[in-house]
Amino acid sequence: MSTTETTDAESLGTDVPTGETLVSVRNLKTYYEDNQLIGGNPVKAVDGVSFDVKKGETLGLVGESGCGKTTLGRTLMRLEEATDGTVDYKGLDVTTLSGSDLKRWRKEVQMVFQDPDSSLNDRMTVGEIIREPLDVHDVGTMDERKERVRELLSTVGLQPEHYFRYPHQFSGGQRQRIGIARALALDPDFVVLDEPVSALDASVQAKIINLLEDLQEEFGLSYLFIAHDLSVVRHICDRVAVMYLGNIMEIGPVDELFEEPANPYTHSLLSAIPEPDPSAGGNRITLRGTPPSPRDPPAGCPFSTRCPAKIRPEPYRDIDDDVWERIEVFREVVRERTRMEVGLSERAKRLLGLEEPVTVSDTATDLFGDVDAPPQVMEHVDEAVELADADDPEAARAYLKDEFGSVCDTDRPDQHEVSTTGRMSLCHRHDSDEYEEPGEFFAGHYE
Ligand SMILES: Nc1ncnc2c1ncn2[C@@H]1O[C@H](COP(=O)(O)OP(=O)(O)OP(=O)(O)O)[C@@H](O)[C@H]1O
Repeated sequence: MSTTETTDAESLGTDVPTGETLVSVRNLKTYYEDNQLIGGNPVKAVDGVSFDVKKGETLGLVGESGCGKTTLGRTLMRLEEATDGTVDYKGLDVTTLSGSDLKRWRKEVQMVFQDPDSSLNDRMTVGEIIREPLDVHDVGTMDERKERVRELLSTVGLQPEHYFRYPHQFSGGQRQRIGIARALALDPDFVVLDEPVSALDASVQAKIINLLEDLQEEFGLSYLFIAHDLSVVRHICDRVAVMYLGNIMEIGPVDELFEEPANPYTHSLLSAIPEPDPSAGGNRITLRGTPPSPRDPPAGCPFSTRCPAKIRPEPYRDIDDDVWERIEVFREVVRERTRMEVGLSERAKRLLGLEEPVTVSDTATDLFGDVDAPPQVMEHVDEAVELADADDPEAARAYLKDEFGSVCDTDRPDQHEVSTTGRMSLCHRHDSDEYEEPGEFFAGHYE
């Protein structure tokens, strides 16, 4: 948590011109400490992200399930406590706000949730649900509040007579309209939309997206739009941030990022959707395994354990991609062997698609038995097998890291500016001319 004491909330209520920075997030971290696991590692759900949201824009936030999107959105709303970093809103660090300043700020920011079923209280009428924020903040007289609710019902495409109905009497799309009306009640500037259309049918999705776009235009709203559907993001967002394991891997203007991704993770995500990433050539990039646990993220680049474009040490730069892939799988198996909470056999089976539990030695045979790996590779694999079979998987892991590891395994990458539009990408391949850029790498390896 920042130690900056900011009690001057005068900037709240002022208007930020369109295109100027409204929210500025710096090195934000949200860790969940698990009380049952005293001494265990915290879950690093958000692990040091920085970005701005400009007045009137929609910033998309995408990434695989569990990468920290919801936690980030909730931390911006102060529904979770930040572990470190700052969130400046109109120049005011909101991570330190309290008392009446906090209450004033809460009027300006709102969140719309994914599931309109569970986010609306079924025992309250629609009118009461939408009115509640007005009641809490003591806005105007009761008559004025009711009038405001009627106005909001019409703004989101519902009828005045819906005031006295209950949420369960509405369809999913209508319930999401109720959630949106409630979020708009206090006339916010910034709205976090957490997968607002994911639970809805495709035809309804389009209508809600159109409504959100109209409302943005009418009220000059700024959105953080959390989504896993990349086509929705492309349609609605001005810029997009791609998240992986609590980090923003790439952030920039949406068309540019979709057409010419800079980061290997963005390449991989785009390659997985039906319209393949043109720069990835004809072959889809298939990501191996699942993301590592946010309790035990990699020491170097967060994406290093799965990155198809990982930098190889000099002697191995030109070896066959298939052999390299097998070395990486082998390292993953040995790495898992060193983890207490996941059994080797279970994990190895998953990685290799095998039926029976295997030892490190069996794994090596399965992986390298039928490929023509260079002798120098096999020499190191055999050495690691010996260490692992001597019951020292940690030494095997360290040995393999020394031999096959690179800067991607050891050093956390910096954000690099990768275009004139201020697009940023977190990848060691941008560090120096010594390395091929990710785009060149994929063009060469995935034609
Ligand atoms: N209250 C909590 N306590 C402990 N861990 C949590 C808590 N909430 C989330 N996590 C963990 O933090 C990580 C990030 O979760 P989060 O829900 O933010 O991801 P997400 O990208 O929004 O995923 P999804 O798309 O599935 O909603 C996950 O590993 C999750 O298990």
